[in-house]
Amino acid sequence: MNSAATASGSPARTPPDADGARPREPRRPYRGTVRRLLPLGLRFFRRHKGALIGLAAWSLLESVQTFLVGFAVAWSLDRGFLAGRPAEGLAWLAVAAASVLLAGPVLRGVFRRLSGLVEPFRDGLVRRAADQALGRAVADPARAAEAERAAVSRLTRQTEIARDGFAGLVLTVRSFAFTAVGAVAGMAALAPELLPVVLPPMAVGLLLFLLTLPPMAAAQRRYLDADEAFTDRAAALRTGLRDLVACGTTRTAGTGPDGLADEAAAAGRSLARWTAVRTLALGAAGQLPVVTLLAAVPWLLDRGVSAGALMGALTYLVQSLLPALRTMMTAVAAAGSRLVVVLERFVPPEGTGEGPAEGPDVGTAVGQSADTGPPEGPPEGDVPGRGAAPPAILCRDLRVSYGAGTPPLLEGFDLTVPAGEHVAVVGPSGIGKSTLAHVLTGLHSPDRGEVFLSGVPVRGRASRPMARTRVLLPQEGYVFAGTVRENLAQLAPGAGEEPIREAVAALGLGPLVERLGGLGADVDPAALSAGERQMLCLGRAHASPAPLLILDEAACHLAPEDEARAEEALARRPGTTLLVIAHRLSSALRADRIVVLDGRCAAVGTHEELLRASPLYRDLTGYWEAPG
Ligand SMILES: Nc1ncnc2c1ncn2[C@@H]1O[C@H](COP(=O)(O)OP(=O)(O)OP(=O)(O)O)[C@@H](O)[C@H]1O
Repeated sequence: MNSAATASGSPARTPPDADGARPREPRRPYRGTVRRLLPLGLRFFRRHKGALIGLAAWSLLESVQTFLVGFAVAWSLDRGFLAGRPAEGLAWLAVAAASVLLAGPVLRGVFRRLSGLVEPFRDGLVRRAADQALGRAVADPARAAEAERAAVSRLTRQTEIARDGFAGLVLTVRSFAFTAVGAVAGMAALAPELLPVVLPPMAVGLLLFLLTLPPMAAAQRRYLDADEAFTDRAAALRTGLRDLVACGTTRTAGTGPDGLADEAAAAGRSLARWTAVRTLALGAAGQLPVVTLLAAVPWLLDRGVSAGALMGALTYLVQSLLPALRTMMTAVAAAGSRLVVVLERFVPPEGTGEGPAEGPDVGTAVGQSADTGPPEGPPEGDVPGRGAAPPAILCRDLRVSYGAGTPPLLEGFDLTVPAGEHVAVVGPSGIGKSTLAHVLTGLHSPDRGEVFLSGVPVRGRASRPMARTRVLLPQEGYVFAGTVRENLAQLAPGAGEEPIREAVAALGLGPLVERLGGLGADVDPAALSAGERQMLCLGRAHASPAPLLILDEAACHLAPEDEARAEEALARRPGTTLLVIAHRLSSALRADRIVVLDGRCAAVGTHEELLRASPLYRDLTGYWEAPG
């Protein structure tokens, strides 16, 4: 390896597009989105069957109420006023009025049950938004601020839009469905001839309305896209305001947001146009059944349908069915299309790499953001002993720097680590040891060259499969609020107790776990010493299923004997390849081989080989031994 001097500089950012805005996400076909969301929705409803059944039970009372209103009106005429018995007519009207009183308790019951669906729905979205933001920030730290802004928008405005949209949709669709059941049952009971007169025009209106939904959703999506791009651009300008003022480019920079504001306005106008079309469809669905009913009166009278039944049908239409239909259509058009558009941001299509990280692999395991399809293996001949297991790590001709124009930290770097080997990386401070760990784990992309882990290229892999391949433990030792068990099992979700017990035993964590109150006890991260935090993180790495463990000075706060025990336990873990960035000679001496980075060339060998071949290694060992 040849390498120039150590470089520093700002990490590369994804360049903005021509107008300075964040590159747009591709438009997603509405039908594809609905197809993707539908199974998730069904799964959600299956999981919350109890709340759904409760909601249906209360809603059934709404059907009863609807049925009674029309029926009572019909009988008040047929059996009361038209039959010369006004008292009975009034009594039936009283029944209709009383049935309206049912609405109060029904609504209260419905709203109570509704929260059993809406709150878990919102919690799920918040979890997704947080997972996505953390996953993106970890995969691409250079764009962490952007991920954070998107997350804030998702956690606040978009989550609330989705929650309100979902609640409105459930409420109104349910109300229409159960009102329709009551009204259709009522009309069928009064005179079945009413149904073919009233239902077809209503179905036609509904169909017309449904046809306006896809273009409405597209307009809605365009509006949200423009709004997000505008917010993003404005935020980017705000952070760079001082520099813009210093350079005198505020006027030019300001043209970006103006263009985006125009786009947002155009999207808003398109939305308004489609809203007008939808209103027409709504009118058709809402008024046509009344028109056909009135037009069919002579035909219905010929067939013996009574005046009371006609009045009952009109009551069903005007008082129950059509208002419920109008409310539902308004909610579906407004909240429904907004909901779909917002949800597709929480559930991005496969392959965009934006999917939520599986399990909390943040802080100790990192990965790239995009999964670019089936991984291609390293070329034939690159893998020693191909046909047997591929090496745990294969670096080929790496060039690594922090941004264009900065001197590279690694240049022409090659490394092959067979599975099961224990390797130490040493070198002076600032030489690029942590950077190498980041490149190996996919946290930092090399300018040139490839890294393969177990034969699979790291570049372009999603964080989900990467988390099962390797663990990177940084020096900080992140411990999260939660139980001791949750902290140890963080990288092994669903693996059960066995790996945790093994980790506790192998690393000698028993006394620490006991002091903390057992595996089920809550941990206060701030109350732990740096060494205790590192011990828990080492246990977490041991419990993980990843075959490659990379420790970046992850035991630096431990006493030398504890560090030795931890490293040996991790190296002994079945199927493990261990790469340790060493800060003590003792740590390097435990390794099978040592990689020495010195900014000009990398030397690889055993301790004895390096003492002979690497002047820097001789210097380092002398430096390490001197302080004792
Ligand atoms: N995100 C970054 N952007 C720009 N420069 C960086 C970034 N991260 C590290 N560097 C620089 O790259 C060089 C190598 O850093 P790195 O942390 O890899 O060195 P190291 O050998 O691990 O050092 P140490 O032993 O002190 O931890 C340093 O000069 C550092 O300042």
